[in-house]
Amino acid sequence: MTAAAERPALLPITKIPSSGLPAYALVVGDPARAGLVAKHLDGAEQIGSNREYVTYSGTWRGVPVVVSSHGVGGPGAVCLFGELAEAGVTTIIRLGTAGAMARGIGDGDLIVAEAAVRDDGVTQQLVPAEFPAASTPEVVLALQAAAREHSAPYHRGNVWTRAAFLPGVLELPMVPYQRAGVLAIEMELSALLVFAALNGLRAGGALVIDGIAADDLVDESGNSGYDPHRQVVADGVERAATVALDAVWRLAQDDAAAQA
Ligand SMILES: O=P(O)(O)O[C@H]1O[C@H](CO)[C@@H](O)[C@H]1O
Ligand SMILES: O=c1cc[nH]c(=O)[nH]1
Repeated sequence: MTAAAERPALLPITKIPSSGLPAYALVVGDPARAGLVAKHLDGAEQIGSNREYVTYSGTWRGVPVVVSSHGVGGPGAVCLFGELAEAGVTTIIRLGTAGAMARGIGDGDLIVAEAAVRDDGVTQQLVPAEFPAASTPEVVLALQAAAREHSAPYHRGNVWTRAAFLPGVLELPMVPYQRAGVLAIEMELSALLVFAALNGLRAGGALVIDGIAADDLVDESGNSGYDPHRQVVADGVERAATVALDAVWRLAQDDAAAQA
């Protein structure tokens, strides 16, 4: 058994080891989804659990990967991203869920995010609001290639990251963003993309549609609004887990070739 003094210290928010983590991470909102993704890994073991942050490591097609949950909302998610980076992670892909905002996007479809609107409620305190929240191009292309390989229905484009899940008394700009072609809404991606840009990491997002977020589309199609607990969503998440892991594998192959 390793002596206590030799074991890496645990980081304070997520209780993951402070060093030696794999370079590649998938992050998800729901701790149960982290467990679901970990089931795909060889040699999976839980390496941290505190608050909403549950973390596993293992390998996918021989590539060491970490899978962590960040809970709901950008401010808490950034705490995870910071500790993952401190522990050695350099590429982070968010495997999340999102509500559709445009016609032609079905339940269980995948959104490969190119960029995100920064209404995350946290990055405005990190860098001026004009700073972009863009995915790393290699991550976008790796996700797209993996989605095609698995015949996963996918759409590539912009998403809206918004801190307020429930409505208040203010009218939020759903219609203008729909007119601008934004595909879907979720709550953490822009925080990841900005955090990654400020810290020299690569990042991107693969989001599974769990309902329709725009009222006009619900009325028009008769499809459901927010309804994440359906088989079509579970099937989409399963498919997206494989897509995201294979995107990691593709990035790892490219990284190894670049270093050879
Ligand atoms: O399913 P996850 O990854 O949590 O993503 C979405 O679901 C949660 C609630 O809607 C928010 O965290 C949102 O971003
Ligand atoms: O923020 C979110 C996340 C998933 N689905 C939605 O409709 N909204």
